[in-house]
Amino acid sequence: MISAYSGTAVRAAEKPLLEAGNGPALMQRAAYGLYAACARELLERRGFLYGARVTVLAGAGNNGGDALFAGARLGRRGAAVTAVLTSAVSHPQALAAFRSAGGRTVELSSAVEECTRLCAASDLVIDGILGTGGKGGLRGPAAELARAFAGLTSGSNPSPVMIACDLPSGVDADTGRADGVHLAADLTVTFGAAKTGLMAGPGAVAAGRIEIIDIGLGTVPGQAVRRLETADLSGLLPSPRKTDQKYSRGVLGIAAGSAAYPGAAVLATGAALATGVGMVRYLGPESVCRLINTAHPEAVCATGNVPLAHVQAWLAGPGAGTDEDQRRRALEAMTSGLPAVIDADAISYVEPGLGPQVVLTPHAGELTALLTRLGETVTREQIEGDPLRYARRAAELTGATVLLKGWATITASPTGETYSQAEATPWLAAAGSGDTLAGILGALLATNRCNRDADLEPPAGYYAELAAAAASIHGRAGNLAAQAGPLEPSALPAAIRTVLGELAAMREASKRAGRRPKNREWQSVPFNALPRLR
Ligand SMILES: NC(=O)C1=CN([C@@H]2O[C@H](COP(=O)(O)OP(=O)(O)OC[C@H]3O[C@@H](n4cnc5c(N)ncnc54)[C@H](O)[C@@H]3O)[C@@H](O)[C@H]2O)[C@@H](O)CC1
Ligand SMILES: Nc1ncnc2c1ncn2[C@@H]1O[C@H](COP(=O)(O)OP(=O)(O)O)[C@@H](O)[C@H]1O
Ligand SMILES: [K+]
Repeated sequence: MISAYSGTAVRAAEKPLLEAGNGPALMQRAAYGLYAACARELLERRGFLYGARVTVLAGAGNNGGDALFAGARLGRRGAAVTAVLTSAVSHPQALAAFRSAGGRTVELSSAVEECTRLCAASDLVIDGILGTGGKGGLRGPAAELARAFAGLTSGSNPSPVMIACDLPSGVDADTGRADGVHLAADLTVTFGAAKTGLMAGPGAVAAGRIEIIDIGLGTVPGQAVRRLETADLSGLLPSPRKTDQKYSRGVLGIAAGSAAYPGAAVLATGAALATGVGMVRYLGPESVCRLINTAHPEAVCATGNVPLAHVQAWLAGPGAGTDEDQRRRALEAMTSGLPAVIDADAISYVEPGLGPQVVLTPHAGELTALLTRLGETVTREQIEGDPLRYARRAAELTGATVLLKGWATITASPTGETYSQAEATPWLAAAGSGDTLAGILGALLATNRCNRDADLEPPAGYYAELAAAAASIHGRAGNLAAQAGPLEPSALPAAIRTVLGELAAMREASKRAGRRPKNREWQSVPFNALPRLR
């Protein structure tokens, strides 16, 4: 599990160490971690470090200091390092170290064009303009450089490897907003703890891969945004027990599809079956029942009512259109007290007063309509710019758990627990892909319901975690399916099976070896390799 904290919280955790005089040592650790990542990327991608052309974009603050110290280390290993100083002042010790390692410096204000060309012709660019102290987007010559650089490196031009120091400059460390000009990275090397701004919205898009360097901050205060890793998924994917029968494994009720949009119900059913339920009970029009049974003979289809169906969880909404019976079923599912995925058209029937067991799964457009109807006027662009804020707001207003889809999918519980999953591929942006996500989540709700004592209240954030697991499986399946060419959502159920099969094999292997699966995918530099504190 990765826990990300706001820049403000990380700075608060640093404070006692800085007061104890450990500031320079912390910076050495950060710089060493950054250097190690840069050296590895150069060796992996270019095959050489000696003679590699490295440009360090260095701002006025400590972020620039980290980047210059890392650049100095690369210079001592034979890289040709140049620092573009984006401000009239630079971290003095870091600048001195950089120069004494043979680094050349250029002042950006007098040579924006030259510096842009220098960046574009580099093997590696380190973005150390702004870190957690950055306010708003890049300004002045730094903004000009960022814009021109994006133009030069777009299309088929070969691009340097971009590594962000702590976070991409111009991104807000607390929220992931990027209201002005910002840089984007292939890899962000972040210090102390991941920053919330790397997990959501434009910040998540700009961050690229993320690596965390443990610089020894200890506990960071405040609520984390969490991200599930591979090993976390195992516990959320129940396997059948020896004593199980189909009803005890979990029955998912699906009230989706309509005469106008039957396909959504087929996709959701296929995804739920691939995720592994004891049974799918489908409720909907006869024409859709026939279609579902052609594709999935095992689904039990009827035209009946929600209160009479014996299930452990509901999924309502995909492809429901204006079908009045499906609308009634969705409303009954929402208020049944059972876990329920409320997706697509059914989101437009949501009223406040739901519980966390109801998981709303809007995309930004559907969330715009929901929030506006609930009195919080907002645009789609605002939601896309700050998805953490609006997913949390929707959870607060409705009392439900909210899964907001996107490049990084955010899930938020009404009590504030928040997750962000970014395994997805943009190939998943295709009609029908959301229906499969709803099917996966429905299946996880039904099977996990059977695995828990139904009389016991689950812990706060439980449904947000399950929703995050569904987003993760969906993203992994999307990536797998996209390897075979442009993704068709109907290919997702087979990919879901493969992903779950691989996860189960991993779980079995670690069980046999008597250890928990390794769960720190984001950390590459071992802590004991870092420079010591005083
Ligand atoms: N404090 C510490 O102990 C550690 C800090 N570290 C690094 O320090 C960074 C934070 O350092 P700072 O607090 O110096 O902050 P930054 O390095 O983010 O920069 C702040 C400076 O930039 C200026 N500035 C802010 N917004 C601007 C904008 N939009 N355009 C132009 N200039 C702007 C500010 O006036 C200030 O001079 C972290 O991101 C991390 O990289 C690491 O060295 C680890 C240890
Ligand atoms: N640019 C993107 N990158 C990664 N995943 C995306 C992107 N755009 C959409 N997705 C994912 O694709 C799915 C689309 O869902 P949705 O818009 O509800 O589709 P539909 O309703 O047509 O089935 C979501 O899981 C979303 O997170
Ligand atoms: K930066």
